[in-house]
Parts: sequence; C-alpha cells; structure tokens
Amino acid sequence: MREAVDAETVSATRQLAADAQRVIVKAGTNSLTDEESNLDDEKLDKLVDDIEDLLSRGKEVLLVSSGAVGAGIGRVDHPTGTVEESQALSTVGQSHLMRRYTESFERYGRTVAQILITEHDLENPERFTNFRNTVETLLDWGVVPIINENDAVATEELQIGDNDMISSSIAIGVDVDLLVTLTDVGGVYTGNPKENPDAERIPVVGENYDEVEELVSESSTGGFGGIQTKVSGARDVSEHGIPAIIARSTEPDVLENVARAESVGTIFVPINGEVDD
Ligand SMILES: Nc1ncnc2c1ncn2[C@@H]1O[C@H](COP(=O)(O)OP(=O)(O)O)[C@@H](O)[C@H]1O
Ligand SMILES: N[C@@H](CCC(=O)OP(=O)(O)O)C(=O)O
Repeated sequence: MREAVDAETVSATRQLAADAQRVIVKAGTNSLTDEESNLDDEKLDKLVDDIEDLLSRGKEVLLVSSGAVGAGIGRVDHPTGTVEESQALSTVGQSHLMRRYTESFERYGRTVAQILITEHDLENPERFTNFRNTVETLLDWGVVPIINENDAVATEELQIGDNDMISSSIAIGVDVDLLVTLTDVGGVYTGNPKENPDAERIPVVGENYDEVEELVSESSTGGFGGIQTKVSGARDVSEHGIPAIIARSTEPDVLENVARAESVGTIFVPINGEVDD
C-alpha cells in the first residue's frame, strides 16, 4: 500500500483533532448492545464517561447514537425479521436508549436532548436550517444533542446503515471540527479483523484512500452498513477539511486519547491542504 502521507502531516492532523472545539461522536449498535442484543449499561456508561472527558475540556459534543433497534430487541420479545418489525422495535428501543442516556449524563449534571431526523431533513435546505438552529441553541445552552434516524418514518438506514452517512452530513453541515466514529473494532483493517487474524490496522488514510476503499469494499458488511459506510463517511468529511477518526469504543479513554493527540484507530487526513503546521 502506498504511503498515506508524511509523518509531519500525520502529527499535524492528530493535533488538529485534539484541538477540535466542536466534535461529533457517532456510536454504533455494537458499541451499545451486548451479545444477546440487549442494551449494555456498562458500554453506554463508558461512552458517556468518554464524552464527559471532552465536555469537561470545554468542547461541544453532538452524539449520533444507533442502538434503538438493539435496545428494542431487549424490551420486546419479538424478532427483527422484516423492516416493519425493525421500525417498530426502534420506537420501543429509542425511548429506553434515551432514558439510559438521560440517567448516565445526569451522573455529571448534564442535560441531553433527543433529535430524530431523516435523510430528507438533511437534504431539504429549510429543514436543515431548522435542524441546525435547534442544534446551535442546544449547544449554547450546554445541552448534549443525541441524534438518531427516525426509523419509524424512514427505512433507508435500517437497510443500508446510514447513521454513518448521517453523522458525516451533519459534521459538514453544522461546521464541526472533528468526526469520531466509534465501533467494535480498532479502526479500519486490511480485512475483517473478526474473520481474519492477519488483518492489520491501517493507522492513517490519505493518499492511500483508493486502495483502502478497495480493501474494505471486499469486506463483509456485518451490521448496518459495516465498515464501508464509516470509511465513506470519514472520506466525505475529510474532503471538507475536517479530520475523522474511526476507533474502538471499548478502548480505555478513547476520546481522551484523541484529545491528547495520541495515535488512535484510523485517522483520515483532511484534503485540500487544510492542515496547517
Ligand atoms: N476491513 C475492515 N476493517 C474493520 N472492520 C471491518 C472490516 N471489514 C468488516 N468489518 C466489520 O465491520 C464491523 C463494523 O461495522 P458495524 O457492524 O456496522 O458496526 P457499528 O454497529 O459500530 O456501526 C466490525 O465489527 C467488523 O467486523
Ligand atoms: N437507527 C438504527 C441504527 C442504524 C445504524 O446505522 O446502525 P449502526 O451501523 O450500528 O450505526 C438504530 O438506532 O437502531
């Protein structure tokens, strides 16, 4: 694989990520549920602890959280056979998920807000402006916006895994400084690390993007969208001059390590010379 970028650019990008004032953290289903697909309180509290680390540094955080369907499976004894069933499960799980986020952030005296959106809302300029105004007001108030797709009225995401794409569209539209996508593997690998023990982590994506894209396109999609939608979302963001990181949610102090400019997961270098040394 060709060299991603020179070492100086990598360390400048890590510093850019560390200095980010407004951050989107996207957490996938696997980072919030256990093996039986129930909401995992320990994982959720750990995610909130990590986000609190960023908030206590004075940063603004928007959380894009999946897990509504997963949390629903644990509440209703019903399978996810059809899209309609997944939609219904998501409506049960979403309120449970928000209850747990509310309790978990309360440990730090933080208030949270729920925003459910669809791809159509993001594509429609008037609706997107309304969305952005709401987010800006919440951030001004010090409230943590927690965003998920409104699965009851939109099914695209349940079929293709679009919380990855939704978080990248929001990152670009509300001028965030960093996108961190948390999942259950330590970044982007040369193959599916759950199936191939020889798969190696790709620490930096830059000039090597086409090769990385080709490698992940051969990987199985796993959950909703798998690694492909994360790589594609991170690429879109980096094309807007914003660094993006894909990392393992269970890594100890994962967001603190990002804020300390350490090497975490896979970092996507911003394109168009936006990195200043
Ligand atoms: N090349 C790869 N690098 C990293 N992960 C991969 C790769 N190929 C497939 N995967 C799979 O993608 C999964 C992450 O996608 P997904 O299941 O949708 O997670 P999430 O619930 O966090 O959105 C990992 O668990 C991993 O097994
Ligand atoms: N909106 C769905 C999540 C769909 C999705 O994008 O899931 P994931 O790939 O685990 O981030 C839910 O909350 O269950």
